[in-house]
Amino acid sequence: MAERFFERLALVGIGLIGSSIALAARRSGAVGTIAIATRTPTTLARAEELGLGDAYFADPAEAVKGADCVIVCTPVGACGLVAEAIAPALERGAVVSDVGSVKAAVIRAMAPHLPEHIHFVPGHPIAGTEHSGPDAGFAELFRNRWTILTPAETADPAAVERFAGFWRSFGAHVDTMSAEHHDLVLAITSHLPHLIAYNIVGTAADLESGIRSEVLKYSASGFRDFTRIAASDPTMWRDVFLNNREAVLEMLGRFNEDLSRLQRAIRYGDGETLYDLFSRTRAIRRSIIEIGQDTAAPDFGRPH
Ligand SMILES: NC(=O)C1=CN([C@@H]2O[C@H](COP(=O)(O)OP(=O)(O)OC[C@H]3O[C@@H](n4cnc5c(N)ncnc54)[C@H](O)[C@@H]3O)[C@@H](O)[C@H]2O)C=CC1
Ligand SMILES: O=C(O)C(=O)Cc1ccc(O)cc1
Repeated sequence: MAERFFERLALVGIGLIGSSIALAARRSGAVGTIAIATRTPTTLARAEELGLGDAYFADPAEAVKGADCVIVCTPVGACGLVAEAIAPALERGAVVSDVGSVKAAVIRAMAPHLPEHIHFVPGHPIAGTEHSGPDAGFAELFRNRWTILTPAETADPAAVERFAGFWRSFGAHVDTMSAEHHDLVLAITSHLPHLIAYNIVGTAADLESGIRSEVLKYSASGFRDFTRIAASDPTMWRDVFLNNREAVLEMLGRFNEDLSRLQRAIRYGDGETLYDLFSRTRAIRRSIIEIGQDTAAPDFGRPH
């Protein structure tokens, strides 16, 4: 018999991540009932059509009433406003979390609004696709992927463990770390790759029209992979860069230095520098595959 971790789960925001949590929680039996709130009426209606929850609300404060677990699944920039709106309606002892790709700024925005009588356990599933909205979700999204939790040191260990168990019931692996450490690591593994993808596709799009059509016609898999990432939701990614500013700028500085070194190697015909780097990076790719963390094909064969 599957373990039930919470009686009532409230999801505020029902896009890719919110709908995937709803489907995964339903399937694993991790929760009794699911309440859903989201800002856009057509999205809420679509969530209902898809049968993602048991109750639907335009007002997030109504949705969290009676919920012992609340997860904010909106873009990072909206988390503070949502926390403010739901705070007076939160149940004593509820676990309150989020799924934002940035942690320190989300905690700064949410924590001041949250009452003392709840357990705040911020989270981030390192799993996603370039698709968004309630139709994009699927129950398998979190299987064999990491979910990182970033509770304060003073958080109740039992509440953190209960919430970790909820994520594990989706097949996720769970790690706990500080929000600052999370933001630094994710800046290089996720945020910078997205920035590079947006930039290279933008550079190609700005070429003179003759060359531009050739780029699309002959786009090899390398460029196509960048276009997949660069198709990711503009609101979500704008918020990521505005809210993880310091860490992204730190990694971007290092990246620019390394790129300049490659530029110089090409200019001066320094094949050894190029070969050494490419050999090192090939070994990194192979070690990632060996430990089963290859996320290079994250659309899981879904018909998008
Ligand atoms: N897309 C991805 O691959 C991943 C995204 N995340 C994080 O998950 C969060 C949600 O991302 P997605 O599900 O991809 O986005 P999405 O665009 O698919 O869904 C966002 C949802 O939030 C709702 N929303 C926006 N502002 C709102 C507000 N003020 N009040 C209530 N609802 C509001 C929208 O109507 C929509 O239902 C973001 O913080 C993102 O950083 C985390 C892991 C992966
Ligand atoms: O689609 C991809 O390649 C991703 O990188 C998905 C993703 C996007 C944002 C996150 O915070 C975590 C995972």
